[in-house]
Amino acid sequence: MPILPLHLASASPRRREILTSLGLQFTYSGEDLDEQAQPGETAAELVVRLASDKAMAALRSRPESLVLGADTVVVLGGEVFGKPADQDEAVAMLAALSGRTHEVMTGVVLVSREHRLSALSCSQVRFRDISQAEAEAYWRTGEPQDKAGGYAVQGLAAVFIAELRGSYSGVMGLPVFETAAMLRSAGVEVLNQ
Ligand SMILES: Cc1cn([C@H]2C[C@H](O)[C@@H](COP(=O)(O)OP(=O)(O)OP(=O)(O)O)O2)c(=O)[nH]c1=O
Repeated sequence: MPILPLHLASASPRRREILTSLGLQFTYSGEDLDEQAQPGETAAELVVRLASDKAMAALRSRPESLVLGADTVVVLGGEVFGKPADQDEAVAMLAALSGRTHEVMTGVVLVSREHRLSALSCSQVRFRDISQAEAEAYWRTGEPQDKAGGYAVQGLAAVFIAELRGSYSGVMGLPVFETAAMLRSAGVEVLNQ
């Protein structure tokens, strides 16, 4: 069976960067969805459902493709942090994360007419104490604006991260191990093209 063209159902530059770094060629599109949790839905269920919704939405307009969707949230003691709406929310998120360990969950779903594969990446991230002045200065760098939890592991937030257990690429928005394994199941080899 011929290998289908790969499409990334995401507007996230980080996801594009990671997929490009694997040496893959793909098209991409942002899918505009309601990202609210449903009543009773856990964070793990939410990220996999949203990853699937994004992938299915993109598959509808290109049915002859292999489509990858992903979604990332930060979870602290049962509370789910998406992208901060403004400076106040971003500073409040960092105040909550300060000196504590939180989880970052990324759901990834790969679909085609023939395939439906999904994975969940969970990582634990421990932040050092962060002062209000640092949180405000961090906001001014422009980094927190479009990131779940209001921070970027791949950016200046690294100065806050005392420990990371799990998947660095998963925290960044696209877990390479899980993604490559799913692609392989669908006939796309990362290191053997
Ligand atoms: C925690 C964290 C998140 N992020 C980013 C990855 C995602 O782009 C974003 C989480 O928001 P998402 O809603 O998962 O994705 P998105 O809206 O950016 O893109 P799309 O819905 O089109 O796929 O946060 C980082 O870049 N670094 C980090 O350390």
